[in-house]
Formats: sequence, structure tokens, C-alpha cells
Amino acid sequence: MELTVSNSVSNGVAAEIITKDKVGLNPRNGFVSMEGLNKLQPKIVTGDCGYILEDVPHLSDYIPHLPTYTNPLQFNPAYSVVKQYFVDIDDTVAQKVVVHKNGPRGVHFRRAGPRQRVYFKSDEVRACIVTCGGLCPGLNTVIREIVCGLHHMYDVKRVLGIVGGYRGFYSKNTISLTPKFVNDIHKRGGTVLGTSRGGHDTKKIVDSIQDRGINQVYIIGGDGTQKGAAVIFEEIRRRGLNVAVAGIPKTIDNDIPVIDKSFGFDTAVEEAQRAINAAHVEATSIENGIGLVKLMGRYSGYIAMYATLASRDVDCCLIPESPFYLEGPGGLFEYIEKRLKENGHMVIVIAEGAGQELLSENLRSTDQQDASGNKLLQDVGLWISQRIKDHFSKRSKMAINLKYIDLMYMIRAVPSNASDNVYCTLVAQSAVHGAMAGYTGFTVGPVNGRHAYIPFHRIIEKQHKVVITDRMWARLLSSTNQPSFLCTKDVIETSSKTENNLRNC
Ligand SMILES: Nc1ncnc2c1ncn2[C@@H]1O[C@H](COP(=O)(O)OP(=O)(O)OP(=O)(O)O)[C@@H](O)[C@H]1O
Ligand SMILES: O=P(O)(O)OC[C@H]1O[C@](O)(CO)[C@@H](O)[C@@H]1O
Ligand SMILES: [Mg+2]
Repeated sequence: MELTVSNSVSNGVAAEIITKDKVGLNPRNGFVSMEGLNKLQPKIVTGDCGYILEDVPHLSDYIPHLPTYTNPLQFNPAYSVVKQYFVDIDDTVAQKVVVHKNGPRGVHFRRAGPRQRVYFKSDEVRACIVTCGGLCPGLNTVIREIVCGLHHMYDVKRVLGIVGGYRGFYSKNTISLTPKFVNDIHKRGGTVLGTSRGGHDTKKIVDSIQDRGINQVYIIGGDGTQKGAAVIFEEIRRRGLNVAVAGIPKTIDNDIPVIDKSFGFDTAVEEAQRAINAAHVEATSIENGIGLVKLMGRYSGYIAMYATLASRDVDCCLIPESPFYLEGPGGLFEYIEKRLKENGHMVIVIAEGAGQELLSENLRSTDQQDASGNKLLQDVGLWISQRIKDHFSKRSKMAINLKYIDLMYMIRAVPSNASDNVYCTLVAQSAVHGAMAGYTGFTVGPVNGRHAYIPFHRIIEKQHKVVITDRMWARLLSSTNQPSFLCTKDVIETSSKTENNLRNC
């Protein structure tokens, strides 16, 4: 049953909070409380003209009568002169910016930034930071900016570093993070806290949070990490703890939905350029030279797509979302032959997750997983190099020279570039403002260029993938002139599968 719970006024627009079920309503603030419910229901506020706010939880949703305090930023000389520094309580960020005259205004998220009132006294805050999943350029910058943001903006002195990912909560000692400790860490790749896959034990993690008296938890990591953060938040809320949980999305693969992109993505694309240049130099220096570059991208081919678009030297880009085939008319071998005849050389970029279905036909399929449950992939770069070499040596008279560059880990072990560093600062400060303001159970990130607080359920509901029926992939195809490897039937099937996954482009 859909139910209107209460009305509030948002930017002069009457807005109503709606839940799916009457059970669990908190009569004090009209929000959804968890009594009788296993999971927190989405907080949805609707307004005129199809306006929808997908709001994030707040500590006051389940803890009554929490005291609030004047935001200390008000007295900070850096900010006191800034006009409208505090974000208006009703500011929201639109998920969809391309709209039609009579179309609905669509889904919005709460705008990130400092609020007039905060829910924590500075000297009572005991924060912790953890990094989980694979490495990504910028992890150290985010850690640094959370520590400095808490310290310099909110005068928070006690920040703990959890060592070695989720399992570090219950199996390792913490380290004390001070502005002095983090001062130079942004110049290094990796994460000073260490990271891991697997080891998520919700009960032990929340016990540790409770035992250490932590009341702000900053969790930096990818889609798996955000799922872990969501269950930690659920457990914290179930225990009624006054602890804010903030997720900071880290995905070099760009596989997290809703947000524009993560820190580290630009750095990875830039780093990939160097290898593509090398592959191009090698390929152009020898007769029928082929430069093959493998990049990261387990399920999402964004790094490969953007590296290709940025480079202009790439003749073919292969990603997990776009199935391809090798033999016969319209296949990869035919295209390679054509390019070599036309140009005398070619460059191929392949994402690690591309063509996995072809590999498992040829090799014994391994169903191995890593400690987090992610499928372990077979090496498509080596496989395709061999197949190309075999094809041209056995079945064609054309002698080729193939050079394979495996760039996988090179693009993520580096420190973040300038634009990613700026991103890291904004995302870290936004997370700090959100937690101080009492928001919890959120991931922070840019949505159409504006930072917003996004509820966990929206971040973890699906993976963000390249939509090959979108304009961006068409731009790539027209830039490389490679075959689409698709027949009309495939296009129709792909369109219907990805219909709900479309973004503005
Ligand atoms: N569904 C889940 N519930 C609870 N914890 C999870 C879940 N999925 C993953 N995790 C935990 O999150 C952490 C990181 O997950 P994972 O290794 O999948 O990396 P990630 O965060 O997706 O980053 P990336 O894939 O970008 O490297 C691991 O410690 C893992 O145990
Ligand atoms: O070898 P690891 O550390 O598990 O990381 C590899 C994975 O990390 C990712 O970059 C995601 O972080 C994937 O593209 C890749 O499959
Ligand atoms: Mg992941």
C-alpha cells in the first residue's frame, strides 16, 4: 500500500514523504523507523511536476531528541565571509539534466555540503577511515582530506585509521591519523591504510566500532565495499547507535551507478595514454605491426573506452559490454587484415573482462572467485595475442608483428593527477559535512557535476556499464571505424536489456 505520511515544504513546493507500508513510521518526524521492518525503506519525498527526492537516512530517524550545535564553520575565518556558504536544507541535485517541456522533473538527491546545525560536538567525535577493495589513484588524497577536513573545519582531533580493509576492524591495531601523519601521503600511490578483499564480518565490525567508541565511519571502496557499508549501517541502526556511516565511492572501473565517475578514473585514463603511445610507436616502426594493450575493466569497459577516445591512435577497442567474434565476415581477424592493408599497422585496446565468453569456450572454464566473491578472469590479452598470431601465421599469407603490453596494475598504482586530487578534496569534505550534519547510510559523489548524498540502495542496486546503444559508444565506433560486431537482433536485445540503465550522454 502506498501512503502519504507527512507534508513538508521544499523550495516553495509542497512535498510529501511516501513509504510503501504503514508499518514502521516514526510519529515524531514522519520518517520511516525500523521497528517491525528488516530493512530501512527508501525515504522518498515527492513534489509538484513529478519531482522526487530520494533522501538519505538521518541519525534522528531512529534516535529521538538528539541535540544539535551551531556549525563551528560559522566562526572559521576562511568561511565566515562566504556568502551562502551553508547549503540550504532544501537544495537537491537532479539525476537527469536533459528534460522535456512537459516531462517529469524526476529523481533528485540531497545536495552535499555544510549545514547550519551539526549533530556532533567536535570534541566528542571519534572518527575512523577504512579503505577496501582494489587500489585506485587518489585513495591517499581522500584519506588526507578527510583527516584535514575534520581537523581544520570541525576541530576534530581523534581520527583512527583501520588497517587492511574490513577485516582490520577486528584483526589489527588501528593507527592514529593526524594532519601531520597524512601531510604528504597524497604524493604516493596505493593506500597508507592498506586494503583487502573478503573478510567482511558485520557483527565483528560493528562490535569493534562500538567497543572503540567510534561515532563517524568513513568507508572508501568500490561496489562491494558500499554493499558492506550498507549492512554495517543497517546493523548500527538496528543497535540504535549514534554512529554516522559515510561511503566514499572508489572505482577505477567506473562501475558504480548514479555518480558521474570516481576519483582515479581520469588518472587511469591518462596513464593508459602512455602505454597506447608506446604500442603505437612499436606498431608503426615495423611492417604489419600490431600493438595490443590490455587495461583494467572487469565488468565495465569505461577505462578502455575513454582511453581509446582520448588517444586517436587506437583502431579497435574491445570491452566486456560489447560481444565480439574473431572469424568470418565482420569478425576481428577480417578487420585486422583490412587495417594492416590500409595502414600497415594497428593498435588494439582490450579491457580485461572483454571476450570472457570466447575464452571459456576455448579454455577450461574456471569458476574461481576472489575472497570477495568476484569472478577471477582469464587473461584475455595473452589469449587474443595468441589467437591473432595463430590466425595470421597459419591461415593467411600476411606476416604480422604483435607486441602485447599488459597495463593492468600500472594504471592504478600511481598517485592521482591534478583533477583527481581536486575531486578527492571535494568528495572527502562533502563526506565530512554530511556526517557532521547527522546524515548516515549515504554514499557521496558528483551527480551531473554537483556533489550529492545518495542512499546506499541506489548505489548498490546494479553495476554501471557502458551502454553500447548509447551515443558514447557510437562516438567511439565512429572514431575508430571498427566493426560493431553486432547484428540488428543483437542491437534490439541489447537495447531492451539496457533500457533502464541509460544515462544522459
Ligand atoms: N555483498 C556484500 N556484503 C558485505 N560485504 C561485501 C559484499 N560484497 C563485498 N563486500 C566486502 O567489501 C570489500 C570490498 O569488496 P570487493 O573486493 O568486491 O571490492 P570493491 O569494493 O568492489 O572494489 P573494486 O572492485 O573496485 O576493487 C571486501 O572486504 C568484501 O568482503
Ligand atoms: O588483482 P586484484 O587486486 O584483485 O584487482 C583486480 C581487479 O581490480 C579492478 O581494477 C577493480 O578494482 C578490476 O578491474 C580488476 O579485475
Ligand atoms: Mg567491485
